[in-house]
Amino acid sequence: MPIEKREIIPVWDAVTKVLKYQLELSLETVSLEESDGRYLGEDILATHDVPPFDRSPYDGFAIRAEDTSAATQEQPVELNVIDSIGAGHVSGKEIKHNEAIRIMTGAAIPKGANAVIMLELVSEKENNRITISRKVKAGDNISRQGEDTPEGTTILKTGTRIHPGVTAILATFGFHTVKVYKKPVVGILATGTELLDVDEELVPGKIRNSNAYMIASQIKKIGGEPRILGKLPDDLEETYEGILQAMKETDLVITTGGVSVGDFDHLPAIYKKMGAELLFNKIAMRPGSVTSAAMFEGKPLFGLSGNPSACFVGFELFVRPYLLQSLHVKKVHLGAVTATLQKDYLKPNPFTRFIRSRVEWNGPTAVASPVGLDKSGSVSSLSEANALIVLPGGTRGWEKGSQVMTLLLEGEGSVWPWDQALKSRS
Ligand SMILES: Nc1nc2c(c(=O)[nH]1)N[C@H]1C(S)=C(S)[C@@H](COP(=O)(O)OP(=O)(O)OC[C@H]3O[C@@H](n4cnc5c(N)ncnc54)[C@H](O)[C@@H]3O)O[C@H]1N2
Ligand code: MOO
Ligand SMILES: [Mg+2]
Repeated sequence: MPIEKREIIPVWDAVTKVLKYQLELSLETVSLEESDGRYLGEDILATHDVPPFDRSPYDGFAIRAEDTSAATQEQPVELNVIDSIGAGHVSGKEIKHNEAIRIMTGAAIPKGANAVIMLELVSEKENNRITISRKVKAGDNISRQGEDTPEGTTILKTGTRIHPGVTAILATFGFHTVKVYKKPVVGILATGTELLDVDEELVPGKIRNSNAYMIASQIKKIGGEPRILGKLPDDLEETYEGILQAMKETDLVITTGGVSVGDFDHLPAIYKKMGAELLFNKIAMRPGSVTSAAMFEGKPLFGLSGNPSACFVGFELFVRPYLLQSLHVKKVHLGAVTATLQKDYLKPNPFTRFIRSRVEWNGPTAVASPVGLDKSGSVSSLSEANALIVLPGGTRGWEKGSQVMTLLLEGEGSVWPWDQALKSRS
């Protein structure tokens, strides 16, 4: 049977096609303690000033600055201490001329005071008297009401991922429950007669299904909910039925394997049989050139390659931004840095290459070194990699020492990182 010719499209076109769609995820309310890693379903406004009152940032004495205007080492001023307050207490007294109130960190500044002097800078005398031997300016050591966040500020945007710092803000404003987007439920189906379950012993010709667990882990890492729906043999009918069922149960489905041109690569025929709208099935990239995507009844179906590294890269480049866009995240793509390539890639390649690598910082400059075996079937390189070196395709190769765009597998994403990097090189 002749092999059907596929249209090869650039990586960025493929990303753009996927991002024309997104899931409509509803909201749910979860407790603050359970909200880590979830995405905010609403903007959060400061419901009061932070701090909510003028307060002392130090343990010391609240004073009137003008009482110290003549204070020197030789001629200290003496003040009468009329009260003592710790955090959580408000003094009922007002400071008048030459008076002070002993105040601890976090306590509200008493009436009449306009400065605080630290305990270490004061000499304590008998009969509740202190001496100060330096001039203090009005406003010194006062944390002003609202200086951190004024009431009404939009402090967190919809789509913000909840991390410890975000949790601190939510707690500050009294959110003991939080509205978040429901986790997208992602069905994972591994296709391949050669696949064993993880707990099975190896037998000749077979390998364990590592892709399903890898993808589940990639999904969890960005806050989705994976459903490993098992593995399917390379049988067209069985795989077709399996995919239809999976599409009913989940928000989107990822398959691995069976997307190339082999006798048992049934996914292209299954897309046709389903009547799914094909978005692409050939991309000018390596690994993952046969990565496919289709829409079926408003839901996407990602056909990732069976080769582990190709599968990994396909997820990071296409599924990740799709899921994050659905969760209203602004920076949906992998973050990018420019790094110095540590190895020659002199052979020209028409396809853009994504090379599993490690980025390290030598002082301010990043260097990127390829790791492990650079084959799309390799799995060992994935455990070491923290980045993907991007080598745009073209008629020339790349020399060691070149400055290359490198996508980071950890940390904050980016809005639009690689449009320049993906322009082919002539
Ligand atoms: N004549 C051609 N042959 C191939 C081409 C081509 O263009 N012409 N493309 C090659 C490229 S590039 C890739 S990548 C693979 C893509 O293959 P499939 O996506 O169809 O995947 P399979 O054939 O099912 O498997 C490929 C490989 O991966 C292993 N595999 C599959 N599933 C898993 C899993 N869940 N866990 C671990 N490993 C898995 C499978 O055993 C195969 O070794 O096609 C090339 N061939
Ligand atoms: O799709 Mo293959 O991964 O290009 O090597
Ligand atoms: Mg195949």
